[in-house]
Amino acid sequence: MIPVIDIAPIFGPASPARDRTDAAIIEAATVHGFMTVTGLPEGVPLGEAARASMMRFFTLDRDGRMRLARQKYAPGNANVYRGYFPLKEGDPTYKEGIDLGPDIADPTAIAPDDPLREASPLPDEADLPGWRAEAAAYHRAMAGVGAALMRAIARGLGLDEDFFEAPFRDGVSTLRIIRYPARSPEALVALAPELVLDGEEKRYIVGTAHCDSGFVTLLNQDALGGLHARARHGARNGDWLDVPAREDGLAVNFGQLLERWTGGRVKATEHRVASPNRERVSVPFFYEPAVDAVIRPLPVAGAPAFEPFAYGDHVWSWMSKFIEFQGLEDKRPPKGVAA
Ligand SMILES: O=C(O)CCC(=O)C(=O)O
Ligand SMILES: [Fe+2]
Repeated sequence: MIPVIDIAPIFGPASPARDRTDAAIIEAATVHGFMTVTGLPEGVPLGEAARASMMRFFTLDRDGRMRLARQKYAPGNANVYRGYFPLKEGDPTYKEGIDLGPDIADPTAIAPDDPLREASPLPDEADLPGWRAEAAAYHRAMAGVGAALMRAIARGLGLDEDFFEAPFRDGVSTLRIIRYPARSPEALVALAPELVLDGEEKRYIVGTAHCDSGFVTLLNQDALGGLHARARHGARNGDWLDVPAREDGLAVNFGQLLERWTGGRVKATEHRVASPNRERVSVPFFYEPAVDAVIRPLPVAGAPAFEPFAYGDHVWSWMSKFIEFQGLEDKRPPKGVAA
């Protein structure tokens, strides 16, 4: 079972309840690799209302979306990392979406010399009135939840709670807005996507198994559910576990960066998406440090040694494994770590 943790205490001062919550988060990170969190502060956008607001993006017509597409899909566009990615017919992962960086909430986050810090292309205000402000507010709210989790993880690992503060200053967190449309009956036959049974219901794999690259991912999942996490312990080790949808919370998984940073103590968990052949939407937020944050072994007893690396180099090389980013490898040479 994926643990459900009421994290309200981590938004408050030190207390026994906060200590217990920190411990529960670390247990989720090290044992289960996944958790659902509830108890978010008033004002954090959640559930259907938050999804509906972000999904207004898909009311743009195809031209409107393609104007925001990454250069890979629209060669005249300057953006290579942020922006829209269209559906890819014939691919097992059947989704379209847009990636938005921290500049939507803070325009000073842009840096012209690094594609990881390029400007996020945004729809014209007249085409989607109020949407930019809603997306900025969503990015800010999730960054706040990510920061609270980051401090809880630091405490739970036996570090100073401010330990990750500096690397996350100028973080490049990504808000992704995803839509998995239903496939046509012909496409279902032609592609024969992997089928799983959820009770009586047939579901197709529309998002293939992967781990996320960042620190933690905060996900507003469609009420249809369908997120599966690979169990890593117990009688069901290796099986796919359902991550039930919660309108009052967020699904949280731990990413490859946190796995590397903790020398493998925290494990990035594999997950996939199974959907009935109906439209499914999802809004993940990838909480990420600064591009030039240097990741070194943690100052805790028994932390395994590894070669320090810069987050930007990590994410760029990891990213090229994902279908929506392939072909970009040479757009950003590794920058390395100053001696
Ligand atoms: O659609 C979902 O619920 C999961 C999406 C996901 O895993 C991702 O974008 O990394
Ligand atoms: Fe993911």
